[in-house]
Amino acid sequence: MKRSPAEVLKTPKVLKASAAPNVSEAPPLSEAGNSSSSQPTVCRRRQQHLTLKRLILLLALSSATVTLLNSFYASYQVQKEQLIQHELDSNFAYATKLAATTNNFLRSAQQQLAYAAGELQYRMDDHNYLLRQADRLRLQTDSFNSVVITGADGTVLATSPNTLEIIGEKLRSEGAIEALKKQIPLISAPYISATGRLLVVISQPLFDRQGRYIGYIGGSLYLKERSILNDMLGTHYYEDGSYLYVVDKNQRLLYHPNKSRIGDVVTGNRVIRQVMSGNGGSLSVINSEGIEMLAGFAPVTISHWGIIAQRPLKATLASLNDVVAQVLYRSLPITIITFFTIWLLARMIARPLKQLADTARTMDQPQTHERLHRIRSWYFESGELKHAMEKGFSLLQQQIGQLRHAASTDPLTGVYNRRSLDIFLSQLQADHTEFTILALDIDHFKQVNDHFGHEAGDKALTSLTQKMSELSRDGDIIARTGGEEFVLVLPSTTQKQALTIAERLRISVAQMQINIVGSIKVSVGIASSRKNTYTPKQVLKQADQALYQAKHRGRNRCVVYREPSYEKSCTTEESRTSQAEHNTTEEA
Ligand SMILES: Nc1nc2c(ncn2[C@@H]2O[C@H](COP(=O)(O)OP(=O)(O)OP(=O)(O)O)[C@@H](O)[C@H]2O)c(=O)[nH]1
Repeated sequence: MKRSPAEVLKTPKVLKASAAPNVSEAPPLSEAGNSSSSQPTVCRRRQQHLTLKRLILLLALSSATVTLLNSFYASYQVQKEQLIQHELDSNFAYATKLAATTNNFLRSAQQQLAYAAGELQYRMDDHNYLLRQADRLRLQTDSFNSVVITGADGTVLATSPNTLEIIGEKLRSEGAIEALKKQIPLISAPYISATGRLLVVISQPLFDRQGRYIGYIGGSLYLKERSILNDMLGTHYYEDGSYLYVVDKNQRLLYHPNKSRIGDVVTGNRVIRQVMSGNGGSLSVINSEGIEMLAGFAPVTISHWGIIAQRPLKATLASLNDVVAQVLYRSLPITIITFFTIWLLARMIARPLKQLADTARTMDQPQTHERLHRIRSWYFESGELKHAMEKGFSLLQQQIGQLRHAASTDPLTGVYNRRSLDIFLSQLQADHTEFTILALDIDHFKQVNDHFGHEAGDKALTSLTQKMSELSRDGDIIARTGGEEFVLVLPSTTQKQALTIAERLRISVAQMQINIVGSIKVSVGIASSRKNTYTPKQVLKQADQALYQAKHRGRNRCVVYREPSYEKSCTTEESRTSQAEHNTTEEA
């Protein structure tokens, strides 16, 4: 498809040219800026990774993640503290309840012994009665593992069960000595009995009618065997590591799920210290095995014992891990939706800016305006940026247009310069368009300058190009190739047609009246590409040779270039032309 000079050179017809030949061979603005050094290229590659979308995503996702983790952590901490507090309160309540039960049991046991002591004072010499009373006390309520009735010197008078076989023996155990010595109602410290058992004894002194001390009646509780005390406490043992233990006022273990520890004295335990000072409460402590425990404790006031119920912290918090897993699981859909929304918003925010940035790289291209116009800048900043870029683009295009025009045209006459001519001819050659060139030169122009001055000479030059423009068609191109030398390119024009046009031009120029200068005359050399047999460069040279011939043969004439082998026909052509020139001269 043939293209007009305006299309080829991106400019309208010759004299009205406002834009330059295509200068697309110049590098784009952005590339031109990068070619000088490799440092900006490295920087740019790094920047390509740091896109706005990624930065927004990074910022938003990290904020969301931190917020999420923070709320998880805060909620975990709150729930953990609540669970711990709840466990401490539960253990305290539990220890308090058990302490009250133990207290009641011990009081009731003392009352039973006191009642029996009242009965016994009248019949201490009745051995069978003593045995019956001992059996009744042991069997009636199941309060004691064994019952012993002694005389004032500690000699055993009766026992239940009768199998103890210590009747008649004098008791030497700690509990017996203390009871005999103090002669008051007592709950003993744990000690090893005459039968080799670890036990505590609840005793009641016996007095006769005159108030003389006659011995004591004691009910024992075995600590390492089944007893009402063990039954009461042992049923509350949990398998998750929770347990309770009882200490007496000497910090000796009276009850512990690990029976081997019963009788041990525990020192350095904060909970025991607290409960021994008569306080109830709760504490977080490390037990003898190094396990962190949540302990509740309460004193048994009647015996100065302490009951401690505790549960491992780990067991308490075990449920919390399930809760956290549940929370995570349930919040997953919202988290995914949130992250997706963040991604979508980041994309929407970054998109116009990315498009504007991409467009900024091609600001030197005319289609950029259309691309810029299509960008949806939906929020204020991007809108402002787009607006500024549109303004900048218009300015840039205007300046590019001016630069192109300046680079492609002759400043005096406004016609194309030699460079534009070469581009245009190359394009014709590439399009396989046949063309003819008229090479024009003003005759004796030096004399014009000499006689009328340089300014008048300039006027003659512009008048000539105007005339050339008037007589040329759309698609022809006029270029100034030297001081007073011009070229008129006629695409798709035969040599014969070109000769007619050249003649018309020569005569018109000669008829022109130029201010100050008067008339001028031109010589014209004509050469054709002849179906692209010759390159533009060769055709230009041939036109120049024909022009030289025109000058040589007297000027003010048109000469068609002929190959040396066609000398004859060339002469014929020239003769005709010379005749025309002669006629014209005469008319002028
Ligand atoms: N006014 C003006 N004169 C120019 C310009 N460019 C070149 N000239 C003059 O054009 C003249 C060309 O002179 P020559 O090359 O001797 O040719 P000529 O006098 O036209 O003689 P022929 O071409 O042989 O007929 C010189 O005097 C240049 O100074 C220009 O832009 N303006």
